[in-house]
Amino acid sequence: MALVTTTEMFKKAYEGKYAIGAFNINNMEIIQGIVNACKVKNSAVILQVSKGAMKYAGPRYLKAMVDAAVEETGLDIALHLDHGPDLATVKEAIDAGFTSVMIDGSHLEFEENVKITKEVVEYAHSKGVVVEAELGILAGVEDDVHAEEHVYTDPDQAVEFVERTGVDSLAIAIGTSHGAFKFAGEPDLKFHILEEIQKKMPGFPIVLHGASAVSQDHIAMCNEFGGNIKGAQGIPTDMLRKASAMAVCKINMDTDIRLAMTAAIRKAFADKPEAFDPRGYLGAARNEIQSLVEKKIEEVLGSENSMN
Ligand SMILES: O=C(CO)COP(=O)(O)O
Ligand SMILES: O=C[C@H](O)COP(=O)(O)O
Ligand SMILES: [Zn+2]
Ligand SMILES: [Zn+2]
Repeated sequence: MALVTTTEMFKKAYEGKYAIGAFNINNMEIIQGIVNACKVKNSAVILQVSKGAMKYAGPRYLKAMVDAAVEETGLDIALHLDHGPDLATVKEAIDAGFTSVMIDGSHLEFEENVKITKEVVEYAHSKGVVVEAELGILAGVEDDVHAEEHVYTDPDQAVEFVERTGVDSLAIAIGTSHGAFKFAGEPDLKFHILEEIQKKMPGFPIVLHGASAVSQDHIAMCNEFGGNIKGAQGIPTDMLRKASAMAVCKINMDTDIRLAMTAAIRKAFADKPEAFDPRGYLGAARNEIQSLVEKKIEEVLGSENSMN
């Protein structure tokens, strides 16, 4: 049993009109909550690690736990670097045993983005690792970069970018954004851009970042037990399901995991103020993450039984 790349996963997902969930991991309970859900649903999954997560937990600790998850579950799991900022970080992830990396040159000029992506593709492919890149800019905060406005992906540029870089999948901007505050008014995604890209590059896997749905139940639960989160809004579930039936093969979710975990821990503290065993509240968080991911597989991804 070993980690896999996303090549086969994406091929099956494209043909089967579903998407694979890519969930950010930072510790053991998050990993276990996610893979327990995938085991129940018999679903392949991508576990992804940001530069911040590498710094927090250490890539080797995370890799070792993900290896254990593969052994325990027998599932197809890819370990992916999320928003790799440069070749050095990509190399660090590949050296640690990641099977997939993202190079995020979306904030660079087009030619610079092509250049850095090509370099990463060359290095990663020589190690048997697949590469995701990004074209277009998501509004909002992303690590230390902040963008006021969406810069939607241009479909013709997307074709040129993929041809020139040899990248394996592409993240595009159609109106999603990172974090819990995605829309001030009505949610709006530019599906015509996705459609056009799909028409121009049939069979090529597209990635959707910033795709958390931001459960109002979890927001309410956080706020009921001492939190203060106002005006949070995510991507409606039906829009995500629509995208996953199109060329979108990978849907990134982190905020939803954070909210589930925080809601469960806040409730556990409030329910038992006398308790101080971390297994109590971290166990509650793990269970909440598991239910969340099971629901995602059913309602958003459609990846149930993708292991068959
Ligand atoms: O895109 C993401 C990670 O790369 C996560 O997006 P969310 O903030 O919507 O969960
Ligand atoms: O896109 C970013 C992910 O949500 C990861 O966030 P992070 O960089 O705070 O770990
Ligand atoms: Zn980006
Ligand atoms: Zn992202």
